[in-house]
Amino acid sequence: MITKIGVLTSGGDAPGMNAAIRGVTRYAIEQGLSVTGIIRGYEGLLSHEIMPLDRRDVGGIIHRGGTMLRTARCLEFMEEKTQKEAAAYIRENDIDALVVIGGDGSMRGAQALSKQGIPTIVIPGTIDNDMDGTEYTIGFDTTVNTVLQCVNRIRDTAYSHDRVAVIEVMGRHAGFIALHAGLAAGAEAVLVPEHDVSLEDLCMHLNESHRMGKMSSIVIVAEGAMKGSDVYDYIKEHTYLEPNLTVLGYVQRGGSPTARDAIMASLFSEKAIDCLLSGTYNCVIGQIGETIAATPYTEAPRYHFPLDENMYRLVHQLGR
Ligand SMILES: Nc1ncnc2c1ncn2[C@@H]1O[C@H](COP(=O)(O)OP(=O)(O)O)[C@@H](O)[C@H]1O
Ligand SMILES: O=P(O)(O)OC[C@H]1O[C@](O)(COP(=O)(O)O)[C@@H](O)[C@@H]1O
Ligand SMILES: [Mg+2]
Repeated sequence: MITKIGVLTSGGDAPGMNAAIRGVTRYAIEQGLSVTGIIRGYEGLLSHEIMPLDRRDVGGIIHRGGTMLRTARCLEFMEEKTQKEAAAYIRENDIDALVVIGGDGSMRGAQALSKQGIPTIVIPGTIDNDMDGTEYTIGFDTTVNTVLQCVNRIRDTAYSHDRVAVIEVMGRHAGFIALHAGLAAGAEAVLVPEHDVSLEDLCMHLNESHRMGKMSSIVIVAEGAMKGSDVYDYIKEHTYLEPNLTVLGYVQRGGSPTARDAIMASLFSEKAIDCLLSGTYNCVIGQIGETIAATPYTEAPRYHFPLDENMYRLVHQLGR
């Protein structure tokens, strides 16, 4: 029977992680469990940094970006020896199950711990929206809205100076941020890692728009597709258009969560604790269609939600 849970955040921070820490803590306490927070993700399990969490400890954080528990990318945790040490520490502290709030890498870490006999459950938290077992990850909506606001500002200058604004956004392996922000901002083109990038085609597209009377354009580049600076250089060398470059960087990852992210964080938290209490674990919580589901790690790849090809086509059709 589960009486005490641990909770940690891992990988890149994402807006809404705090709302999930609050949701997990308060809902678990409501159900009669006690809660331990682990600091700095898997690293905290190795450096033994933990703290008890009660209702008041998670007060005043629902609207804050980042994560009050801190986070880390812990390379040591890839080794089985380290995973065994972490599992032993969890047992020593009478933690019966662990809630991991993080992205795809953190889910692999949780799966590794479950192989060491620790019941784990994952709440998807990453701005990248690139996890199996869910159509939505906490933080994505906030980031898309932040990028949109930035692009709208950059557009003013692009328009006023008749320039091509090249904007590099995050997404090493996935183009969701670029695609969604691109469609929302009315970009002329998006470059994503899921599609081969032809800068020649991009320039043809921009030249054609220019011939049709467009004096300025927006090109959004996911960092995993290509470096924004390479796109800038190519446009400068191969067209008569005048590009400018903005690399958005970490402004995309911080900030207060949107209503959607704070709501999803709370709903995912409730589902995670309900699952643990009913003996369902080693699962990733996720939104699949209209439902909030718990999918075993081993089955999560069957619920892989790729980039929406229709949206990708539409960006380019509308951006002429
Ligand atoms: N294959 C793996 N086995 C064990 N732990 C992993 C594995 N992949 C990632 N992790 C752990 O999860 C952490 C976060 O993963 P990362 O990919 O950086 O971020 P995210 O979870 O946000 O995608 C890593 O630093 C590591 O500690
Ligand atoms: O914080 P770092 O180490 O610079 O990592 C940058 C990466 O983290 C992200 O912001 C989020 O990715 P994860 O959620 O997988 O950690 C990516 O979009 C970006 O490529
Ligand atoms: Mg990731």
